[in-house]
Amino acid sequence: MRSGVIVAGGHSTRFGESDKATAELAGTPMLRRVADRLRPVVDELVVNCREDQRASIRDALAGYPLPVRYALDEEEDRGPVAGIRNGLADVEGEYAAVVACDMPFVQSGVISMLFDRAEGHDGAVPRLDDGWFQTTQAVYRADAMRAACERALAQGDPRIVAPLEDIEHVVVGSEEIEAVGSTESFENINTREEFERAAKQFES
Ligand SMILES: Nc1nc2c(ncn2[C@@H]2O[C@H](COP(=O)(O)OP(=O)(O)OP(=O)(O)O)[C@@H](O)[C@H]2O)c(=O)[nH]1
Ligand SMILES: [Mg+2]
Repeated sequence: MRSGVIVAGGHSTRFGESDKATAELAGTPMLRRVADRLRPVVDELVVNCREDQRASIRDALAGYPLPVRYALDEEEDRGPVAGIRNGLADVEGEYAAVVACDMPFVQSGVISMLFDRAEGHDGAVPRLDDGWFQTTQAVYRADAMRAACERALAQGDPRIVAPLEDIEHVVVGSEEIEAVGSTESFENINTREEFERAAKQFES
């Protein structure tokens, strides 16, 4: 079984008043777009968020055709590493695709390829030409990555790449991404301006 984890526990401060996770992007909540892109390639979905987000995220996922569970943050503002840990703690699959709620362009084909590449390893993590690891659009062996996140948090290391130093993962470059899709899959939305631009892309 393959699991999907959507990390959504941030406060969207660059976005403004509302929660970007459930903001309507060209008529569909952004998190729902991510969930819909995951649907063909996973068997279950775990959403990591805060308690106060749960009702609106549940509405956004109404009628979703796969089992959905909510992995709530006990402590807020511990960052994306805590979100990944909390989401992975609740999955049933050996491997899980972790995707941030603000990556509405995520491509099913990219996720499927990452699952294949992760097989036999602790994960498959994209690293694009800018040199950054895309830790919030990656596939992990759930137990190994959860434990690595735990250790990084216990050591007080908030870097998103800290847990990677502790797992045996495959690095997936842009050529491999482009063989099955495109690097547009990794675009993420932080501001209203980026959100409006993305809405136009979905409408066109
Ligand atoms: N559980 C949890 N997830 C987080 C936290 N901070 C960020 N995230 C998630 O990590 C992903 C990328 O984070 P950001 O783009 O910084 O999102 P954000 O923190 O909500 O937005 P900003 O306040 O503008 O930084 C998003 O899916 C967030 O929901 C956190 O403290 N806890
Ligand atoms: Mg943030």
